Amino acid sequence: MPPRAWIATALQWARTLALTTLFLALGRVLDAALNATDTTGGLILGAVAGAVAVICSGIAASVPPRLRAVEELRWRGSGIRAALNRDPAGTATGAARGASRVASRPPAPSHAGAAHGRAGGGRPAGRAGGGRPGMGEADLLTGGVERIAEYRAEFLGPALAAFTAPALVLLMLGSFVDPIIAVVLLVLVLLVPLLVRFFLKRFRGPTAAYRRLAGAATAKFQEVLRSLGGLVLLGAEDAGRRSVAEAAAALRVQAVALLRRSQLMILVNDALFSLVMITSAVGLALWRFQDGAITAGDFLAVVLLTTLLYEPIDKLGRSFYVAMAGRTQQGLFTQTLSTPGEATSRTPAETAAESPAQSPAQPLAQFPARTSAQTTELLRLEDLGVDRGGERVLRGVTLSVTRGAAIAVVGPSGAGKSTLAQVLQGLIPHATGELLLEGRPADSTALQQAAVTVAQKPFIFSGTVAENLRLARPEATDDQLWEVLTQARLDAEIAAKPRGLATQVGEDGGALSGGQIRRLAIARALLSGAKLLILDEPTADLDRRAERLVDETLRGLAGDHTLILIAHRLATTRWADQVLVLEAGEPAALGNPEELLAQSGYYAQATAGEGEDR
Ligand SMILES: Nc1ncnc2c1ncn2[C@@H]1O[C@H](COP(=O)(O)OP(=O)(O)OP(=O)(O)O)[C@@H](O)[C@H]1O
Repeated sequence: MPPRAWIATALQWARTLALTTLFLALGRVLDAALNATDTTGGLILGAVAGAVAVICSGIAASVPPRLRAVEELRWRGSGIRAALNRDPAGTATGAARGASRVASRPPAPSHAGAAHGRAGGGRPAGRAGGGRPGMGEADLLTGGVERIAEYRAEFLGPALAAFTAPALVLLMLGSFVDPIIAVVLLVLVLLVPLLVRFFLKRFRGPTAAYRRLAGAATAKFQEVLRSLGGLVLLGAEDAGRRSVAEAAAALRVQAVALLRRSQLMILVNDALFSLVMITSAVGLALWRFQDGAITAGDFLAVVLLTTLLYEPIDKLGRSFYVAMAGRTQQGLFTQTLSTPGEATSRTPAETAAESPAQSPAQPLAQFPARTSAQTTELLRLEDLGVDRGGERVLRGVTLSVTRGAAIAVVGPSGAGKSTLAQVLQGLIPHATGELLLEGRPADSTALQQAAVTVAQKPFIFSGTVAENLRLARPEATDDQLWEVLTQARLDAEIAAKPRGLATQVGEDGGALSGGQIRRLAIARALLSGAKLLILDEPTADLDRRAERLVDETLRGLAGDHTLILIAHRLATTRWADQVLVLEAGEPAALGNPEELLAQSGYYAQATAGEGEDR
């Protein structure tokens, strides 16, 4: 549960306590009036309790909308980062080798998978390639994230209150009015968790089916829109229209089924908890009153307090649909993208959103000045081996990466450089050996959160420079954008454009040069706050001038940032702290560039070869 949801729960408890006091006070006032004694004490207590209840209600109502915004930012930011970081082809078995790098080819439309919303392996189908979120993921990142945020912000807190606040009421009822009535009502209240479990089970299947069909319908619609030109040329518009209509019809049927179940839930809730609870309470109170066990004021208090028992349950019943939709989306999101950590691993988005006053002037906290702490080890690879397509393509890799180090990975084609990069991003598993992140065995989620890749052909969408940067951190201020542009040595070129950060760049960076796109992608990676930057041949296909600029940028980052540089051109690795030479899937050498140049291995030979090429 998000930490702020606890605040809503605590406020709900305070409100329940205040209302309980108010109702008990009203009972005392009635008794005092009937006995013609002084009512002032009861009235004052009631007034104070009523005021506290109103204040608590007001504050409690303001928490969920704000928490919802925070959760939306957190989940969407994490999902976008996961989508941008992931190599779609690398996870597919037997995929073409050239397609195995992150975004190593331009995004290509996918038609086949999109129609089904989700494909094997639990990933949404229809991925547009190159790390760009696919259509199923687009649905998850928009509507899906809204459902998750709604569930986490508006359901979890009230749900906890609904299960616990009645205990407060019953405790006070038992202590101040009549323990027998309290015990009987307790039995009725205890039926609630059983019923909720029953309904959760019954709803899970239909809700998941509904979300799947909704994703498929969205994907189908987008697919038809995208291929409209082709469909018109082929005279096949009707086929496109029919396929969208079929997806929409299937969705409608599922939506009606879901609504039917939802109505049933509301009916049962109303019948059981409103009607049964109130009539039981009145009957019990009447019986105890006739026996002389309680007074008329107690009778009034019992009836009023019973409304408090079913009020949270009533609210819970009405937002049951929110819970089912949110839980389903959260499950899909976790399977296909990532899960933002809770308070222990807060994303920059969350941190900034939760303390907006600090965020504008805040330096990018994840890139503090170099301190002694940064000399500690960020990554350790021990005798690492990786299998692909049933073969061991990487073996015996041992490497220690300290914070702030720049490690170049070089080697002939097919040596395993990209494979190693993908393992470090958590995209493919290692088969043998150990991979430790900050001293702990690293799973794919931890690696995906820690590392960000700057691909050879980074994904740039049609929008402004600022929008492209904010993909990594939606709430970043303009100052923070300029800060990373400065670090990426792109600030002067963007500032020179008449519209600055609002400069429009075309799809795949049409309005920017190749070198500017790389530096924009580097700036975006810096903005993401990842601990490890993996650069996949950052200077490939650039002319010498652009290569020099990107090279200078990376050189400037070294020391303050931990870099893994996959490089073909060895001239761009001369400033690296360490160079790992891979040959035929095995480490052939490891050392600083000067040491390796002094030896007669691959590094010295290939560097000499580059000199001759010039
Ligand atoms: N998706 C895949 N499925 C099966 N084998 C793969 C896959 N991707 C790469 N390989 C194999 O793994 C080995 C290492 O490939 P990798 O792409 O890591 O090399 P590389 O050093 O990055 O090569 P290059 O410099 O040409 O990009 C090669 O034998 C390659 O055929």
